[in-house]
Amino acid sequence: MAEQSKPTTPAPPSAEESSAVHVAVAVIRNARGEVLLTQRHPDSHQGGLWEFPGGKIEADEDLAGGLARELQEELGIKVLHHESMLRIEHDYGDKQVLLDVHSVTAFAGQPSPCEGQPMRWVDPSDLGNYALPEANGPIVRAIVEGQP
Ligand SMILES: Nc1nc2c([nH]c(=O)n2[C@@H]2O[C@H](COP(=O)(O)OP(=O)(O)OP(=O)(O)O)[C@@H](O)[C@H]2O)c(=O)[nH]1
Ligand SMILES: [Mg+2]
Repeated sequence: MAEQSKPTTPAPPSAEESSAVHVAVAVIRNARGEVLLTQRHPDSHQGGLWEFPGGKIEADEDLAGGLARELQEELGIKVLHHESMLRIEHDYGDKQVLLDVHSVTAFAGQPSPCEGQPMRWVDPSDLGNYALPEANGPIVRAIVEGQP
C-alpha cells in the first residue's frame, strides 16, 4: 500500500531553546534514607508548597555550578558528588520549567535552613503527606521506587 504523504510540522523547540526556566533540583538523603524537603516562601511561585532544594541556573553557570551555588546558599553545604536522576519539563501556565533533578550522593557540612525556610527530613513513605508542586510527581515516584 502506498504511504500517504503527511504534512510536515516543525519539531517543537527543546526546553533549552524555549522560554523554560532551567532549574537545578537536589534529592538529598541522610543515613536513615530520609530525603530533605524545604518549604517555598508563601510569596514565591508555587508558594507554600514543599520542594526539593535548588533553584534557577544562572546564564553564566552550568548545571553543576548552579546546583553547588543553590545548595550552598539555601543549606550551607558543599556538593561533593551528584548523579543525574531525571529531567522534567512542566508548563504551569504562568511559567514553564525544566527541572534537572540530581541525586546529591556526597556533600560536606550539615544541611541547615540558611534562608529561614522550614526544612524537614522525610521518610519516602511519608512524602505523600506533603503538598509538592505538580511537576514533582515523577521525582516522588523515583524516590519511592528506590532510584539512586
Ligand atoms: N527548587 C525547586 N523548584 C521547583 C521544584 N518543583 C518546581 O516546580 N519548582 C519550580 O522551579 C522554579 C525554581 O525556582 P526558585 O524560585 O526555587 O529559584 P531560586 O531558588 O533561584 O529562587 P530566587 O529566584 O527566588 O532566588 C520555581 O518556579 C518552582 O516553582 C522543586 O522541587 N524544587
Ligand atoms: Mg530555590
